[in-house]
Amino acid sequence: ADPTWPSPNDELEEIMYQVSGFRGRGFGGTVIPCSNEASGPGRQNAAEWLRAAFHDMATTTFLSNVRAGGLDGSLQYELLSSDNLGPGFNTTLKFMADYYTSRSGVADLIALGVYYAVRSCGGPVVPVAGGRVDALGGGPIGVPLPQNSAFTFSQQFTRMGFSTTEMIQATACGHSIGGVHDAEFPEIVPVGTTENGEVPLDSTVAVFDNKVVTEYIAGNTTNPLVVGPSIKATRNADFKVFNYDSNVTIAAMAGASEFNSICATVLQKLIDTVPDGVVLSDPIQPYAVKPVNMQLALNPGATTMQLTGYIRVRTTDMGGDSVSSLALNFKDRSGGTNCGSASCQYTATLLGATEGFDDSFVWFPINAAISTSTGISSFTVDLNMASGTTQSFDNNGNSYPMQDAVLIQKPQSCLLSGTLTVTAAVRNDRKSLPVNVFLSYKTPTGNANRPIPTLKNSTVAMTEGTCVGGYTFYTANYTGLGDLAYASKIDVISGSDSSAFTDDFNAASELAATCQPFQNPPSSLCSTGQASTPPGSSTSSSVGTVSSTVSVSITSSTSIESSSTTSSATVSSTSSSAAPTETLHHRDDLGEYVLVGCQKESTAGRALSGASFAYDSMTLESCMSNCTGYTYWGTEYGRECYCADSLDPTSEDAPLTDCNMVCSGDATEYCGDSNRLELYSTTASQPPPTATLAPKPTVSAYVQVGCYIEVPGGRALTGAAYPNDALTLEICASNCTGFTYWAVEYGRECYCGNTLDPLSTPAPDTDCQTMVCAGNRFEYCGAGNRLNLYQLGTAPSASPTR
Ligand code: HEM
Repeated sequence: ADPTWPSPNDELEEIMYQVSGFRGRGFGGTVIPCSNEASGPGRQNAAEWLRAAFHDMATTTFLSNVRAGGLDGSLQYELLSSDNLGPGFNTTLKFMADYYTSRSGVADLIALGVYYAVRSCGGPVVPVAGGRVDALGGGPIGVPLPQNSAFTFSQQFTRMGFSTTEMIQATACGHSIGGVHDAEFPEIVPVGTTENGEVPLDSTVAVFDNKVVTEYIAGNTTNPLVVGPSIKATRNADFKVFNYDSNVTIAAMAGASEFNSICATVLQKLIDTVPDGVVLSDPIQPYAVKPVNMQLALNPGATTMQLTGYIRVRTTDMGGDSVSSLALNFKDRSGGTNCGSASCQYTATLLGATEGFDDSFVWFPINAAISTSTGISSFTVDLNMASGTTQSFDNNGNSYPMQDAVLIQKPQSCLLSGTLTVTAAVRNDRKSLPVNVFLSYKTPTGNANRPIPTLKNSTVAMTEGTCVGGYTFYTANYTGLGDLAYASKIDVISGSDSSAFTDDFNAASELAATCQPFQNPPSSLCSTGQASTPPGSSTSSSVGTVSSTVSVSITSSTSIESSSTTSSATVSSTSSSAAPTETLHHRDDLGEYVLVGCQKESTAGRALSGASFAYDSMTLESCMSNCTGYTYWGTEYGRECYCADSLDPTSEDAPLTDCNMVCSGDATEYCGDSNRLELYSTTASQPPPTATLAPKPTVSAYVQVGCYIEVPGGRALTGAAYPNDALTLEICASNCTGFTYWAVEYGRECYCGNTLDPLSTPAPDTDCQTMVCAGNRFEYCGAGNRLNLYQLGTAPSASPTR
């Protein structure tokens, strides 16, 4: 059956199935394709991910039916252990760190990594459950080492709770991809004997297949853990393992389908090996119909709230074009069908498509006004099929639940330089209950060998502010959240325990840098209970107008209206004529920019490809400020913002009427439409760019030393390497925290080290002023074979330690 929504696995489900396309989560970034060597030549990241899962799990002990350790993310504390030679564990965790949240723990991500790695390499589906619990520290050592005896291997796997048959199976499955590296295992692969430092474990280094078995059985294997120098060095581990039961188990894996089904089972056991007390969920399945990012927020005027988000529909078994539209049927606050002045039904048309490894999905954007007086408690979904039939989904009989008791107001919330302001609207019938923000935020460890940041949380009581109709605003502030503040997740909670309502897991990255005032707060109609809120008869439901004949005097609370402390307005009108304060219209000019018009997206890539932003509080002003210094910027699809210095030539003009989607953060402005940009460009007199391309003498705690030449055939800095297609000096500095030196090279490479190789010699500064950083066109990032070198807090004149 379809999973029931919401589920604690919702975040993992997205990461698992939204592999690419619209709202693709990008978790496969370095492991798709399987041959991806994102961390250097001869290092397949997919193989690194699979090995990382084994090493995390392998330190478990299963004694007298009691299990300690297992797949618990303890690897993050064990990177300096002799068990974990090589950079692959660090690069694996570093990549996964961005996905680490309160709902996607490190251990669950490592487990998902096995699914991704194996599937990306063409192997079977390994079912993944959620619910692992991350360890708080490292475990004992105990990963099998190639020099161990066959008997020791069997004992180590017994300790893990694996039979000797499973030992052989797991090792064969693991060793289907990747290889042995000279840097870590020179006794097995003598340094300099290979082109890229790696000898593959079978003839198909980047395919998850049975070759590791068939070549072993046929006697023509080149697996360095079976043949070659490992024999004399007694490190021929795969021979010792495969031969343990005189090849019985390994022979039974020779068939391709047998290999795949055995591997699916034994790798599932590997990732489901968890400490006692941890209860795993059922394997995560993709929803047939899933609400994603559903958000309610009071609209300006507070007579309606806007329901935004998406419905994702799984089309794996029916083809992407088989659903022509989708209707949401709302239930009002008390479960009935009184939707006040608004309709109880909303129809959405198709927006985009997403692919998983084995699934496909299409998306329907939701942007519906709901009357605040009647509210919403749930909805059901009807899929209108191209065939003319309708398929109804009601969340397994539960309807899809929504609560309108507490809403985060993203336009009135903001995040700037580690300072977060959260504003929530709480229904007035719940005003006697406490209102809190629960913040989950990340703090870097500051240790290059601990790449997973620490996840912290904090609960803060919110302060009551202005009453707007049937709701009251509450705010809270956090400061000092640091560099990773944008990665925070915000819950706003009304009440406690069983009476609590929560608007949860809101991404701080969706907030703008400045909080916007709430537009057109209603007049004196602050109602005490939801039932007594008058229906929208005296107040126009159209956004941006106040039509009642009253004097308005609002005392603002601190952050809701940041620009003034007290604002008052007198609006007089007859009962029929509204007095608009600001109405929905195209803005002809803004700051130094003028409206070019409505522009079609380009047919190849983006019309504006310099930088992009997307958040639910999008306004023209915030996009303009995001794009400072660029010649062009434009908003699209209500919540997207793009900047560039040139417009892609394949982008064409469109009628201005095409751009009729309201900005998600300002109901009086237009922000393009689907595939349409509301395009602005600089006026004839170009504003001076705020940033210029120039060398940067200091970057965080580091000082620029100069331009250095790479070591012939080697590296000047050998501590760590972080290639990055969005590289900036700041990113490299943060990657290399803890190291004495770091340097950028060739626009996208970042190297760290505590010493500089003596063979690296200075070059003229101008050598390092030819290539800009891949992620910042105002910064220089070395050149081919040239390092732009920085040193920890030392005067630029100091000569480097070698
Ligand atoms: C007796 C058991 C095992 C021993 C002694 C062993 C040993 C090794 C060694 C020495 C390497 C070379 C690493 C390098 O040079 O980067 C390696 C690679 C690898 N191992 Fe194992 N292993 C064992 C079991 C497993 C298991 C159970 C799995 C997973 C199911 C696994 C997955 C991998 C993978 C994917 C690689 C390739 C890594 C890469 O290319 O970066 N191994 N193993």
